[in-house]
Amino acid sequence: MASRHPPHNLQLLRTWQLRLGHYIDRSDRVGEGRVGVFANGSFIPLPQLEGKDPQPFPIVIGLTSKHKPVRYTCFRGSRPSPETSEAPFVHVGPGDQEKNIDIEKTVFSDASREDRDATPDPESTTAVVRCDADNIHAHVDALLSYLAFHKHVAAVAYDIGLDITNHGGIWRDSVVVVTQVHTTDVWFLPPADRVRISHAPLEESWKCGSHFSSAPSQDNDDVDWDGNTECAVALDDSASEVTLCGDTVPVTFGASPSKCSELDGVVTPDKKLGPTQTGDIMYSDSSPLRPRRMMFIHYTRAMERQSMWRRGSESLYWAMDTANYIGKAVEYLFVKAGMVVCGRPGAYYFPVMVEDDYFPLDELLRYMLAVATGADVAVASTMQLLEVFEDEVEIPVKPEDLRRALRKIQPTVIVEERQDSSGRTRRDSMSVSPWERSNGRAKLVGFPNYGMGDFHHDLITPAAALTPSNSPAHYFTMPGLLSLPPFPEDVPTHPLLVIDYQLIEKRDQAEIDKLWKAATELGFWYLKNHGVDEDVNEMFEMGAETMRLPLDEKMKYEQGDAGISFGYKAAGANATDETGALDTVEFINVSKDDALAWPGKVHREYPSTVNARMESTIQPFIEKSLAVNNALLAVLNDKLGLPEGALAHLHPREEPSGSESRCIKNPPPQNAMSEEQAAIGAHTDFGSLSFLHNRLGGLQVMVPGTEQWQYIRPIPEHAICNVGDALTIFSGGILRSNLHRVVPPPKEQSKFERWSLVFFTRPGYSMVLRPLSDESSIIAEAVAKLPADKYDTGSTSLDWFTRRIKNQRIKNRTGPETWKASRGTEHRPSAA
Ligand SMILES: O=C(O)CCC(=O)C(=O)O
Ligand SMILES: [Fe+2]
Repeated sequence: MASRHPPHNLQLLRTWQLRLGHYIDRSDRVGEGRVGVFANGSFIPLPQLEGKDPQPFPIVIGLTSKHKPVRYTCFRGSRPSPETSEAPFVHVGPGDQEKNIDIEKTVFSDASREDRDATPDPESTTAVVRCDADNIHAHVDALLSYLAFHKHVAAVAYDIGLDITNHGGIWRDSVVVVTQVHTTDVWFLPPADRVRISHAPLEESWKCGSHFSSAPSQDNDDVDWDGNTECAVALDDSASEVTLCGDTVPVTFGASPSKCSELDGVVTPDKKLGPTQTGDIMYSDSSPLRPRRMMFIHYTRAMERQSMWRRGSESLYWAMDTANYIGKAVEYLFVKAGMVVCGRPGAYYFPVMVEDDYFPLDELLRYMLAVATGADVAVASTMQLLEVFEDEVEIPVKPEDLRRALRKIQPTVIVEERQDSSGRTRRDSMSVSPWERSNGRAKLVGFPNYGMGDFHHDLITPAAALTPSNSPAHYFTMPGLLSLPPFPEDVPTHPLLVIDYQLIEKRDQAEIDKLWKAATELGFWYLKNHGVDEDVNEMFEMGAETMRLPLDEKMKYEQGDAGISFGYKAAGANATDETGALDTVEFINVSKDDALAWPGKVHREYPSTVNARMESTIQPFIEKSLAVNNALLAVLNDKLGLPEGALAHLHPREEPSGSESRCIKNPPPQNAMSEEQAAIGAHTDFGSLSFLHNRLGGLQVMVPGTEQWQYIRPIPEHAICNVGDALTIFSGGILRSNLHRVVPPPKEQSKFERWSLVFFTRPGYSMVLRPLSDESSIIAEAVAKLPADKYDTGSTSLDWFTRRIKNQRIKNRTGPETWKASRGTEHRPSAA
C-alpha cells in the first residue's frame, strides 16, 4: 500500500491545501470578528470563543508583509455548484493592504500540476486569485506556501504577539493562528517562555529533510522534491542567525535536550518505552502548553534512524516535528476547553483495514499509544506515523488490541460524492473518530478529509458510508458546541409561556398559575432554570457517538416492530401520515428503567456508546429530568384537586414503564424537500410529560382552534415541555396533549443537522388510562361535560404505548387504518 502514496511532503502540502479549501467553503459562516484556526492543517471555526473573549479577533491567516500584519477578514469565495461553470473569486485580503503583498507569479494555474514545476499564473499579479473550484485549493496553497516561504507567516505570528509560529499560537489565551507546517518557521521562534524548543541546529542534514517542501516560487528552484537543497545551513546552537535561500533571519534556540530541565524525561535514542519499540518518546509535564501529561512520540524513519542519530541529527527531527507537536498541543488546549478539535492530516491516506472496514491508521496509533502509556493524549506527527507504517517497521499492535481500540473510538468513514468540473464523480471522505479519553470529557473529533482523485476510491468501503450529503453541516456532529444560525426573525412562531422552574420548586403561586394556564390551554411551555443544560449537552454527545456507529451496528439494537420503543430507531422506520410517508429522523431511546438499573437490565441491551455513558451521562440526565417532571406533576396534581401524590402513584419509580430518554438526529433535508415533509409526523405524545431540548427550529404545534402549524422557536437554555396523552386522560381532558410534529428547520437553519433530546415521563405499565374522576371533583366535573366514556380507554399504559408505537412502524402498515390505529387522544382509534 505504501508505495502507492505520494511523498510525504506532497501529502502534507495537499492535506493542508484541502483543509484550507474547506475553510474557504465555510468562510461565509465565519465572518469578520470571528476567530479562525488552522491547527495542524485543520481548520476550526471558533465562534465558540465569542462571548468568552471580549474582543474577538479578526481572522488572521498568517498572511502579511513581513512587518506589517494584515488582518484578513477571511477568504471569501465559494465553490460553484457542479452545474455552473462560474468561477468563484478568492479575495486575498481586503482593500489596499493586500497590495502590500507581493504575490506575483506565485499561483499555480493548474491544480493538476503539482509543486515547483507549475506554471505561474499570469492572473495572479493582482491580489485577487481567480480560479475554478477544482483549482481553488492549489491556488490558495500556492499562495500561502509562497508567503510561508518568505517568512510572512512567521512574521505575522511574531507581529501579533504569537509566541508560537508555524502551527499555532495563543494570543491573549484565545486566538490561535495556525498555518502550514513549515519547518523553517521553527527557526523563528522568539525567545520562548511558553514552549521550549530544546535544540535546533540545522545542519547540512537538511538534505534529509523531506519536510522541507512548500515553496513554489522561483526562489526555491534550488530545492528539489527529494528534499535536497543547495542552501544548506550549518549551525550550532550558538548561532544567532541562519541563511536560507539568500534570506538571513535571526534564530533563537533553547537549551539542548541534555541540558534542558524543562523537558523532563526526554527519552534518548536508546530508551524505549511502551509499545513504540521503534520510536523514541519524550515526556514533558512542565510546559504550560502541556497542562496535563502528554506523550510525544518521536519516530524517526527506520532506515535512516541510526545514521541520523549518529550524525547528531536528532535535533533536526525534533525541530521538524516541533511544529506538529505544537499543533497538537494547541489542539489539546482546545480539547480541554471542550471544543471540537479537528484534523489528523493524513488520516485519510493510510486507512487500515480491520474487519472489513477501514480506519485512519494514525488516529488509531495515537489512540493506542495514549492508552498504552496512560497518557491523556498521544502526540505524534502524522508524517512520522506514516513513515513508520510505510517502512513497515513493526508496531506491536495485536488485532485484538486494534479491535478494542476501534470499539472505543468508533471511527467512521463518511463518504460524500460530488461531481468535479470535468463531470467525474469524486468521493470525498470524512473520518470521524471521537476520541474519548480518560477524563471522559474532552475528545478529539475527526475532520473531513477530501478525496484526492481516484486514488482512494478503492480504499473506502461502501459499507462504511453513512448518509451522503453535500451539506457542510454534515461535517459537524457535535450539537451544543457549535454556533448555529439563529431561528429566522421573519418566520412566524407560536409563543409559549415561560415557566421558571426555580419558582415552581418554591411553589410560587403566580408561577403555578402560569404553568396551569400553559398546561391547560396549549399544553406546551418553556421551562427555564431547570439546571439540566450541561447534562443535555452530554446527552447530545452520546447521541452523536451513537449515530456515528455503522448502521449495521445500530440495527442490532433497533426497536423492532412489536411496539417497543426502547433502542435505536432507523430513519424511515415510521410513517409520518396515513399515506405512509416515511420519517427522516433516527433516534436512540434509552429506557429509564434500564438506565437506573444499569449495569443490570430491565428491558433490553444498548449500543456500546450508550453503555459507555450510562453512568456518567444518561443516569444523571434521567434522574434530573425525572425530578423536573415529578415536580411539575406534583403541581398539576394539586391544581387538579387530586389527593397528594395521586399522579406520583401512577408513575412509580420502581414499576417498569415507557419512560425514556430520546436523542433525535434529523439530517439536513435533501434536494429542497418540501416544507411539509415531516421529519416526525403529527402526533401527540404517548405519556404524561415531555421535557424537550431543541437547538434548531423544526418543532411545530397545531395551534388550538385552527388547522395551522406554527413553529416553536427554540430559546437557549429553555426546555420545551408538553403534556402527553396520559395526563389528558387522567385529567378528563383538562390538561391538553396538543398535536405537534417536526419539519425541517426553517431557512438558514435547514442546512444543519437537527438534534433534539426528550425525556418522556410515562405512567407505570400497569396503570389504566382513565379519568381520575373518583379522586377529584374538578376532574369529575370536566368529565361530566364530555361525551360518555370519552377518555375511558380501557387500556393500560403499556397497551396504549405499544399500540401507538407498533402502528407507526412502516413495516406494520397495511393501509391508512394502520396510521389511524397509531393515533392518540386527538384521534380515538375506535372513533376513526
Ligand atoms: O424533536 C422535537 O422537537 C420533538 C420531538 C417529538 O415531538 C417527539 O419525539 O415526540
Ligand atoms: Fe412529541
